[in-house]
Amino acid sequence: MMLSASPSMVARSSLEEMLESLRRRDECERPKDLPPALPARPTSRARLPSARKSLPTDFKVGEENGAKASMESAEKRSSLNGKEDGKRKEKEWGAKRNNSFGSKKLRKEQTVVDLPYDGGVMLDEEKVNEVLEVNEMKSAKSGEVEWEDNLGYFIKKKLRVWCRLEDGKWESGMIQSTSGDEAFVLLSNGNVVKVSTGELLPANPDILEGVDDLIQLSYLNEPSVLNNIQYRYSRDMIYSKAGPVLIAVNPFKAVPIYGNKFITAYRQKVMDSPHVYAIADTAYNEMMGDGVNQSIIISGESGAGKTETAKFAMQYLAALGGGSEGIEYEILQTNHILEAFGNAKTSRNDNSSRFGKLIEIHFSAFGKICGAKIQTCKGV
Ligand SMILES: Nc1ncnc2c1ncn2[C@@H]1O[C@H](COP(=O)(O)OP(=O)(O)OP(=O)(O)O)[C@@H](O)[C@H]1O
Repeated sequence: MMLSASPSMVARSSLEEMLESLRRRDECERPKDLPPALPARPTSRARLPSARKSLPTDFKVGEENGAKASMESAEKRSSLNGKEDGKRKEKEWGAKRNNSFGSKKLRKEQTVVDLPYDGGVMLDEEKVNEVLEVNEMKSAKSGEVEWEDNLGYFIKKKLRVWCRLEDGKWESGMIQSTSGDEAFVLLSNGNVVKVSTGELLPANPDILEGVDDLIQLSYLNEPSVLNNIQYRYSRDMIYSKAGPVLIAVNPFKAVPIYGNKFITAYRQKVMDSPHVYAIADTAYNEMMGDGVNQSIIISGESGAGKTETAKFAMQYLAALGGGSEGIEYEILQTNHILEAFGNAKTSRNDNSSRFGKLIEIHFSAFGKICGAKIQTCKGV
């Protein structure tokens, strides 16, 4: 399911602008003497997974300094996990990266709750070099050389690749050898398979596994994107970003990432991991800052979680724009009425909305909710 918040009138999407600026920067920074290039891919550089974190479960509302409290909690957790070195290495990695790319700074370092994943990948120099090397190769002659021409480099460096098997599934492995158009690949389960080189795609370095934002991946191919989303989902991180778009995967279970504590955390920018609250927060801030109407578009197949996600977005906006009159409470209650009349059980969803809806929430100049308008339309 995809969500994106955007001003009503945009000539060019921010994703396009971001890609364009990255493309221009790559042009300027292109090094001269480099190993063979990889195939044409989106030109974004690999970035440090700046927010390798899980949602805090012990976040305290009303802390004088929420960020400080959460950072302390993060440090404590980190040390309990026996990963004391992780933060230091990550800082070193950040410093190394800043050196490599001049003025580039890690995003919002001071406000990020910097928790490593349980069992997450710690950073070491070898992995850092691997990422840098991949990116240098990419920017060397992006688009001029075919991926098949670089298989030798992947064999030599023992880099991981994705391999599409006969049943259509992607498996990761390492190329052992090639012969003509065929390659022998050692899969992670220990099996060696013979596949056509056309069924191989480059895999991202381990260090990039589970990044918050898909644009941080060095290779944006199908298996890499799916693997990243699955990696996060299996750790109850149901939200990921793809630039300005939020990807939500229905957990079909209660995940403890909603409610007042988390609303406060996103409001205070103590947390910035991908979340529908962050989308609603951006929309609210843009509206207040620029005085421009904002839209949050939620799309996905039946049962993907659109209705639930819309409710969470409304919950966040109600918390932000709630006033003394309690109108936000009335707006939230409309969901029950709409569902009572318009929902039905289907083979895909026990509580399927059999209609589409456009919910307008009106705010006063002071950012307080002053009204709402809900339009429904018949589903197909
Ligand atoms: N974030 C979530 N956390 C927990 N459960 C969820 C979440 N999102 C969705 N679900 C579960 O999935 C079910 C289906 O979600 P929902 O009704 O929002 O889907 P939908 O995309 O609106 O489907 P339809 O198009 O058929 O109306 C919900 O009833 C709920 O049980």
